[in-house]
Amino acid sequence: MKDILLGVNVDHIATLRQARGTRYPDPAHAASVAEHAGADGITIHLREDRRHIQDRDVYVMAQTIQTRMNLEIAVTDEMIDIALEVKPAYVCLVPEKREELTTEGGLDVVSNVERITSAVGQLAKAGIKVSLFIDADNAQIDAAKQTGAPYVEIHTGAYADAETDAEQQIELERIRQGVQYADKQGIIVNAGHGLHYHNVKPIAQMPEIYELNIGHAIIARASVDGLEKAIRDMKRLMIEARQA
Ligand SMILES: CC(=O)[C@@H](O)[C@H](O)COP(=O)(O)O
Ligand SMILES: NCC(=O)COP(=O)(O)O
Repeated sequence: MKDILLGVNVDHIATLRQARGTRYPDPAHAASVAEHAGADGITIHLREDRRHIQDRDVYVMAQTIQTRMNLEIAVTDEMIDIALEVKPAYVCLVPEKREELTTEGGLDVVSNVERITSAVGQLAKAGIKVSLFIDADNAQIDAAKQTGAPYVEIHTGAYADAETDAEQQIELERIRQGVQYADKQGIIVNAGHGLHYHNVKPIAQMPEIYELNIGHAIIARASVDGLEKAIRDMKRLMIEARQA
């Protein structure tokens, strides 16, 4: 069975730095440690409000990342211009609301097909592989296919936030269905948001999933166990799940 890859999101290393306006900790350094610990890629979310990752981080990591950068951005001219300048290996187009604590839902591709198709085309022309961060919804998956984006990232937030086992099972089956449907459309399927050490296995077990992007839980565990161990532990859980 295919291995499943881990993209480590280092946004919340930057959250700690922004809390005091210091120069430490540096997400670029954390990205290097993460790669040495086995991360298959580095994800960073340059938010419009710059609450964590700063423009400087993007330009520095474009020079220092040894694996590949997955740059998450909103579908705005400002962010697309930055992506076209930096030319990361991957761009993941995500929804953003200024008042949100964290990403709440998936991108509404159905209602914005033209705009997103144009963005996908601009980025693809620059050699960037584009992913769309969407809910496990067949209409959104069909619309993603229509835009020409080669990847989707299925939003696992509702699964992660489920308050009961029954609700979590419903969300897990919703994700499973969406992952299988997207795979059948010939789309490469990633997943992420809210995954942690106690909920990752059922998602990692899905054979159609190419990569998981995980950040908050890894950085939180790293604050106690260290980043290298936090990443090795997460990768081990993902591999165990895939081999089960
Ligand atoms: C799109 C996504 O799921 C991640 O980028 C997540 O948004 C992490 O960043 P925040 O914690 O700032 O939402
Ligand atoms: N796209 C998901 C991501 O990059 C990390 O999300 P989280 O693990 O910080 O919730």
